[in-house]
Amino acid sequence: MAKIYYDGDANLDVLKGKRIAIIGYGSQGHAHAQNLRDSGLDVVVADKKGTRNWDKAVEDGFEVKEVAEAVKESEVIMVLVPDNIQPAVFYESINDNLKEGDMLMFAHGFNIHYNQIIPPKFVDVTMVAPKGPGHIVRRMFTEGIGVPALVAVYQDYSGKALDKALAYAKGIGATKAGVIETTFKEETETDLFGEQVDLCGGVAEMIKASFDVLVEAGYQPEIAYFEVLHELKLIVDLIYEGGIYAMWYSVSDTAKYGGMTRGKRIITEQTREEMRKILKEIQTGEFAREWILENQANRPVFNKLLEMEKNHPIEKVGKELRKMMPWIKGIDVE
Ligand SMILES: NC(=O)C1=CN([C@@H]2O[C@H](COP(=O)(O)OP(=O)(O)OC[C@H]3O[C@@H](n4cnc5c(N)ncnc54)[C@H](OP(=O)(O)O)[C@@H]3O)[C@@H](O)[C@H]2O)C=CC1
Ligand SMILES: CC(=O)[C@](C)(O)C(=O)O
Repeated sequence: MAKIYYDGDANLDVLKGKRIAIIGYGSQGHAHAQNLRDSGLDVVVADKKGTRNWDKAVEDGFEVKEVAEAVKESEVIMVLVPDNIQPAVFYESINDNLKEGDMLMFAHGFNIHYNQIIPPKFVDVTMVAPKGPGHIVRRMFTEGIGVPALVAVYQDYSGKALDKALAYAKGIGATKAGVIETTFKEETETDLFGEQVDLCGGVAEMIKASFDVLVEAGYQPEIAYFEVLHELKLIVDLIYEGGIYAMWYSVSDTAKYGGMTRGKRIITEQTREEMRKILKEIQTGEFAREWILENQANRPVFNKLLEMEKNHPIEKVGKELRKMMPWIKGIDVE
């Protein structure tokens, strides 16, 4: 059984009086900064001067500084700029400003695990990786609940790295839901696998493919949207709350029989084989190399694919239908 930490296992006092620098006020950054502040901790935010997120952090009442300044005056430094930018920001503005005994933190292990960042020996290096998008990390905190997270210690200079990381996890609300101890390797490889195969890649392709097949066959796009996207959320809620069996329990026997027999024709042995291949590419560093090179080439594939996602017909019909359901809380994507 995995070791799981809850509120009672973490002590916020460990971080009292220590300034925490949140580097990057994006999806995770805004959530960590706001949750830590609401937990009574001392937070300074750093971002790129003159950008929208810098202004947003100022509007949200934070002291906002250039990265080097924030690092100099803090003892805990959480790196929440995008993974591909982290090495440049680290070597330009963080590395030379770290002091003995500081704690350098990450929310994802990519750059440490694939050796893009090699931290000095005189700091603690830890990770608190929420298992949820930043906007939900903030939303759930304000609702008095939390998103689970993973904690890992890569380097324990002070001998207290785990306690400090757990205090941080408590500060963002994660110990309410449970924080599992892991390694940078395990977090990086499973996180990449999950987002490629299941959470983001697999689900997005499944939704678009089933939408396309219905629309190609002449069915109305609005009906296809409700069937394959809107209702998916309601089904996933049942799975989230009670497991897959609770979903089977709730749906009709016709859905049970059709789903249990036809679902296996969608996820076939060939699909599982592809999943194993994708995992191998992650384990061998092949995916990491591809993503690093893609960034060096200014993201030709990334930008094209994202544009295609934005223009997929399901986005247009979804936008219209969601207007009729104002109770659906959305995030601003413009
Ligand atoms: N998104 C998520 O929910 C999750 C993310 N993570 C991890 O959290 C980390 C942060 O990711 P995420 O929150 O998605 O990142 P975002 O892209 O949402 O935000 C990054 C922030 O960093 C700022 N930034 C970019 N370049 C610089 C720079 N040179 N100096 C200072 N600030 C800069 C960006 O500003 P601007 O936009 O103005 O360029 C933006 O405010 C990553 O390690 C990621 O893997 C982990 C779990 C979930
Ligand atoms: C939200 C999350 O945990 C992801 C999908 O892994 C990520 O955004 O990196």
